[in-house]
Amino acid sequence: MNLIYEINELFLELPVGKSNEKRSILKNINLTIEAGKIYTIVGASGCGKTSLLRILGGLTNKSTGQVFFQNTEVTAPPAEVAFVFQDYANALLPWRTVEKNISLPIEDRLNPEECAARVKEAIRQVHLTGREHDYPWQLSGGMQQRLQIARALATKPKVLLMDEPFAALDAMTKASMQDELLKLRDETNLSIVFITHDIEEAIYLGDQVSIMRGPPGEISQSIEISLSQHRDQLTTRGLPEFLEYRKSIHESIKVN
Ligand SMILES: Nc1ncnc2c1ncn2[C@@H]1O[C@H](COP(=O)(O)OP(=O)(O)OP(=O)(O)O)[C@@H](O)[C@H]1O
Repeated sequence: MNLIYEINELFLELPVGKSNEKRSILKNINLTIEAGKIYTIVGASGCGKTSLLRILGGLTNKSTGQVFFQNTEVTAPPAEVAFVFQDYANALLPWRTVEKNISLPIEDRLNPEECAARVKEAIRQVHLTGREHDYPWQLSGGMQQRLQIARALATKPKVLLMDEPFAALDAMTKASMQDELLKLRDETNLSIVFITHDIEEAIYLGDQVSIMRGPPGEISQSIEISLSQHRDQLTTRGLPEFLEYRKSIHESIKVN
């Protein structure tokens, strides 16, 4: 087993307003993340999903507990971890072209040839070839989200932390983005932590679905998804096992 993250007894408290009073945000989170697997997290609004993702990405400091990324305690954003946010329009720079948005995180640390090769590869991976010189506002919503993913991929991450990345997309674009993400994982062996409100999306993409309840946020249940690695929008979603997962996750969330 190639362990990427290990999270033990994680707690988070954050200040209420400007006072010294603290609010409990996350409570006793335990989670392990292996290479090449997709971990989806579902839970009600405000239960702490984004807060957990921010701790994994080193953007928020935990209060107590342990968060290890490749055996090193996370105290700052690890270089091999990249975020993809729901709000692609705000995440992209409108004055930079597709290729210049993708080169942004790597242009200062790679020589121009290496940088150009990485950009080209990332554009190929997300099927934006031919749109290199467009600006983000000249792309469709799905293309803009693929651009954000390409920018993350150009850094050659081991982990993608994705916060409701497809929530703003129409149903057909969302389905094709889900399939592209599965292909990308197969191609790159990335680990992906994926937050969603969509239970079917969580099952379709996930090797493991974690259900959060709160506040304070805690993982009430983690379910291994033993569907075949090869997933298909029509057949997988119609399988009796898929419908059984959907029913039991719905029921768990209701009980929460
Ligand atoms: N910087 C902060 N300071 C204080 N409290 C915060 C801060 N960031 C988030 N919180 C609180 O943490 C709790 C969990 O928020 P979080 O955004 O993690 O939930 P979420 O499950 O991702 O919600 P949603 O599904 O609506 O995006 C909320 O009560 C929120 O007000």
